[in-house]
This record gives sequence, structure tokens and C-alpha cells, in this order.
Amino acid sequence: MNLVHCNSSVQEERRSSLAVIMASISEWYAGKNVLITGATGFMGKVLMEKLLRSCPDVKALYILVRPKAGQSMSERVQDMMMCKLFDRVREDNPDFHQKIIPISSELTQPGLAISPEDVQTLTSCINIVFHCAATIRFDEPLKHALQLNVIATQQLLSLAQQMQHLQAFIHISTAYANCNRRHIDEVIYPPPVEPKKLIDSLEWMDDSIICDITPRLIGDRPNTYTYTKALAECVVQQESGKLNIAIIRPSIVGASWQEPFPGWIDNFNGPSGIFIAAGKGILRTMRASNDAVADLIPVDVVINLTLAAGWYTAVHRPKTALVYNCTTGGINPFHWGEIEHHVMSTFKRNPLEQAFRRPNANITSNYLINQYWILVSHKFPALIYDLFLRLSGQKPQMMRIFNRLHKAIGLLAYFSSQDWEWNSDNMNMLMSQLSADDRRTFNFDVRQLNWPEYIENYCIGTKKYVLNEDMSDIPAARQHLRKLRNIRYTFNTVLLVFIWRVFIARSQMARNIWYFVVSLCFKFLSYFRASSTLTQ
Ligand SMILES: CCCCCCCCCCCCCCCCCC(=O)SCCNC(=O)CCNC(=O)[C@H](O)C(C)(C)COP(=O)(O)OP(=O)(O)OC[C@H]1O[C@@H](n2cnc3c(N)ncnc32)[C@H](O)[C@@H]1OP(=O)(O)O
Ligand SMILES: NC(=O)C1=CN([C@@H]2O[C@H](COP(=O)(O)OP(=O)(O)OC[C@H]3O[C@@H](n4cnc5c(N)ncnc54)[C@H](OP(=O)(O)O)[C@@H]3O)[C@@H](O)[C@H]2O)C=CC1
Repeated sequence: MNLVHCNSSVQEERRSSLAVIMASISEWYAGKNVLITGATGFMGKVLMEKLLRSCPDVKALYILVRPKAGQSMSERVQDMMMCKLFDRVREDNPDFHQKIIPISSELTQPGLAISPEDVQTLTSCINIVFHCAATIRFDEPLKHALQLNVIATQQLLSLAQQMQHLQAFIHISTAYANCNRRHIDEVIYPPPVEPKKLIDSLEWMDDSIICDITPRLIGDRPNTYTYTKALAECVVQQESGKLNIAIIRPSIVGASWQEPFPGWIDNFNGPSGIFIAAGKGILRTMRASNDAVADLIPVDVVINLTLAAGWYTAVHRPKTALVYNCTTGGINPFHWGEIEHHVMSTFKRNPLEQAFRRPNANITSNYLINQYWILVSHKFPALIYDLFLRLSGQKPQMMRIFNRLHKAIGLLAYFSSQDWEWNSDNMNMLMSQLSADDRRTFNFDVRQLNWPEYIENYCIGTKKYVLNEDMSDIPAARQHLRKLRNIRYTFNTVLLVFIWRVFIARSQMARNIWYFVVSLCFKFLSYFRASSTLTQ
């Protein structure tokens, strides 16, 4: 009798674990408590939106938020939920905010500054963690980047170790964590330095000493961001213990492709600021290679893959942490030269308001040519415009804007001037594990991505959601571009005449050429006049 009971309970257990494996992704998230760091950021918001919309039975989203810029934690969360990004979720479930539980936390503080009561709540209920928070600035001082990207990850892992019902911990890294290599596999590479040793050393060091040794430490990586993200991956590996871990490595995350609507973007990071600067006619030249692969990845693709990886990690519990390179270059490549073409074409058809000049940006891999165009197309017009502002009693501003732009493009050029090759076997493996329905709901198949259409929606997204410009103002923006074109023609003509006048006054040869050209013009004019009189 006992044996029969035992057999049936084993069968019952097998059946339920089979049911878990067979469950769709949204069924798996049903009833789950999810912890998200970086929820107020670009990717965090899209992650929350997708979870609430496509996994409507998820129990609760616990989000770690800090007060910022004079706003309390709750004010920030309320503002965030009003955001247009959540329109579709709001339509489906006007009470969606009840599922969002903000937890006050400052990730750079000991214990992540989470209160003991909140620690108690989190450790007793969380089923899955998505760690998105990071500083993504390329010029972040090393100590701060280490504090947030490495030490906070370490502390979060130690909190995760105490969670009684945790089934998966998903860490968001970057495809450029190992950008000092040309070919990047889905493995965690040995760290440039033992993270614990570095943390201990920087603890006692003066900021100025750290600043001095930073270039030596980061070595062949371009900035503290990629360096600390590489260290964070190593910390995840070292401190994971018995947790089921996965690491997602997106490349350059851009506007949404399809969800919740095409073109969603809310920041100036990565290429977005460059597109805007080009659309405003400010950026005319940038160092980038026309033929290098532009490894952009839409944010909704990254989030769909992240949620699917969360499900897979919890259900299949791979023996070692799986790394997912989430990139497009090896599957559906597109190049910076093509991006330039489509960005320019979109902004000519859908101009931004109050452009400084007509959009006309060119990329070049040649240092000297780039420097020449910076002088002629950036600095010279900025000087003239600032002079005009000064003369009209206003504060000069253009040179300041260009200095900031030059700093930004200087930091980004590393990524747009060379190629990398990422292995994406795990992304393909994950896709093969999804049911047909899940593949549609959590689509991360970038083979279907139509680049020209995506780039057009991306540019229009920057106009609508970053700059908050109205599409109905496009006729006025086109009119403004026509005005700029006329100003340019007039300016060029005046400049040409001025230069010739200067030459003519000083050089006999210039005078001779000038008289020759003018007399030629007169001859042509009189010929046309004569021939038109004859035909009458
Ligand atoms: C047509 C041409 C086509 C050519 C295409 C070529 C494009 C190449 C693009 C290559 C991208 C490569 C990205 C590589 C990404 C690696 C992936 C990742 O893992 S990591 C992810 C990638 N990580 C990153 O991308 C981070 C990179 N960014 C940084 O590190 C810093 O922003 C900085 C150092 C560039 C400037 O620092 P700083 O001078 O201190 O300036 P703040 O930041 O403090 O901003 C101050 C204010 O200005 C605002 N604003 C900003 N930009 C623009 C703009 N263009 N306009 C207008 N406004 C702009 C900004 O919103 C802010 O406003 P508010 O809040 O005050 O109201
Ligand atoms: N964007 C991209 O192109 C790419 C991003 N990634 C990775 O994706 C992840 C998310 O990036 P993304 O959303 O673009 O970045 P964002 O800068 O938009 O968001 C960063 C998030 O981290 C939070 N955060 C930062 N500092 C602290 C702190 N001290 N305490 C608490 N929270 C903090 C921010 O909160 P707050 O709002 O309070 O500042 C914000 O929610 C990162 O791990 C990044 O490395 C990887 C590849 C490319």
C-alpha cells in the first residue's frame, strides 16, 4: 500500500514538473514575484511593461528605486506609470499599478540601503531577479563605476542567496564587456583583475590616485563602463553559489522594433543622441567606418530574450550559468554607412523642429578628413552663430553645444569604427526551446528585422518621445528647412563674391580670370537673347 502511494506521489511530482516544463512563458510567470533593479531606466521600464502586458497573471513586481532630483521614490514611480510606454497596459488593466511595489534602495550603499523589513519581504517572496541597474556612462570615475556595477551586483547576489523561493537570477551585462577581443563567445572570460583585490585596493585610495591609474587598469578597454561590466560578470560567476544564473549581453540597445509600439525610446544614449544631433543639423561629421557592422539591437528584442531566458533558467536549471550574446551582426548585419543613409533620408522627410542647419551628416574613417570637416562644418558655423548671438545681445551657446557633442562622439567612435563577431548559439538554442506561441509573444528572431523600416521608426521615435515634438508640426519644420536652404545659398553667394573681391583687389591674375568669366557670361546671355529673338 505504502509502495503504491509512493509510486503515485513520484508520478504526481513528475507530472507537475512536466507541466512546468510544458507551461508557456506567461503561464510560468503567473503567480510569480519578480524583483527588478534599474526599473526606472530605459530597459527596466520596457521589461516591466512587457511583463505586465504579456504575463498579466504575474503576482507582483518589486522594484528597487531611489529618490532622485528632488522627487521621492513614490513620486518617481507614479510619474513613470503615467508614461506613454504603459498606455497599452493601462488599456488592458487600469489597476496595473497595484502590482508594482517600490522598495527604497540606493545601490551604492551598504546592504543596498534596503530596510530590514523590506529585506524580510524580499527574501520570503521573490521568485526571480532581473538585475538591470548600472551606470552606463563612459566617463564614470572608476570608483563609482566599480561601486555600482560590481559591488552592488555582489551585494544583490548575497541578498539573492537568502531568498527562499528564488528560481532564477538574470544579470544584464553588455556585449562590449569583452570588447578587447574581436571574437566573443558565450562564455565568461577571465577578468582583467581579480575583482575582490581591486575593490580592496580602491577602498583606501585617494580619488586623484585612482584617476591617475585608471588608464593602466582598464588597459585595452575603452572606458570604465566596459571594464566594470566585465568584472561584474566574473563576480556573478564567483558568487552565484547554487543559484540558477543567466547573463544577457545586449549590444547597442536602440528604440523598440514592434512593442509596445515601434520606435519607443526615451534617452540620448548610444546612437539616439547622434541621430538627434544629425537631424537637428548640428552634427555634420563623425568618425565611423561605413563598412563596419552597426550592431544595434531593438530594446523589445532584448527584453523578450531576457524574459525567455528567465523562464528557461528557472525551468531547465542549466548546470552552468548560460551567457546569451544578444546581437544582430552575425544574423542580420547592417552597416554604419547604411544607417547614415537611412537616418538622413528620414530626417529630410520628417524634419525635427528648429533645426540649426539642414540635416547633412557624413561619416568617415579618416582622421584628417574628419578634423577638416569639424573645423569647417562644426566650429566655423558655431563661431558665426555665437557672434550673431553676441551682437543681438544674447548669450553665446553654440560652441558649448559643439564641445559637448565632440566629447560624446569622441567616446562613441571606438564602437562605430570597428567590427566584432559574437557567437549567438545560446540565443538560437533558446529560440528552439520556445513553443510557436511563445516565439510570437516573446519574439527575438532578428532575422525578421527590416532595417530601413526600423531606422525610420527609430528616428521618428526620437522626435516624438525624446524631443516630444508633434508630428503635425512637420510642414512648419519643412518650411524652416527651406528657409535655412535660402540662407545658405545667400551666404555662399555673398562669401564667393567677397572672396573674389579680395583676390581681385590684390592679384592681376585673379582680375583676368574674373573678367574672362564675366565676359563669357555676357556672351552666353547675348547669344540666348539673340536666339530667342530669332525664334519669335
Ligand atoms: C547620421 C549619422 C549616423 C552615424 C551613426 C554613428 C553612431 C555611432 C553610435 C555608436 C554608439 C555606440 C554605443 C556603444 C554602446 C555600448 C553598449 C553599452 O553597453 S552601454 C549603453 C550606452 N551608453 C551610453 O551611450 C552612454 C554614453 N554617454 C555618456 O557617457 C555621457 O552622456 C557623455 C560622456 C557622452 C556626456 O556626458 P555629459 O557631457 O556629462 O552629459 P550628460 O550625459 O550628463 O547629459 C547632459 C544633458 O544633455 C542631454 N544630452 C546628452 N546627449 C545629447 C545630445 N546628443 N543631444 C541633445 N541632448 C543631449 C542629456 O539627456 C542631459 O539632459 P538632462 O538630463 O540634463 O536634462
Ligand atoms: N542602453 C544600452 O545600450 C545598453 C545597456 N546595457 C545594460 O543594460 C542595463 C540597463 O541599461 P539602461 O536601461 O540603458 O540604463 P539606464 O541608465 O537607462 O538605467 C539605469 C538604471 O539603474 C539605476 N541606478 C543607477 N544608479 C543607481 C543607484 N545608485 N541606486 C539605484 N539605482 C540606480 C537607475 O536608476 P535612476 O533612475 O534612479 O538613476 C536606472 O533605473 C545596464 O546593466 C546596462 O549595462 C547593455 C548593453 C547596451
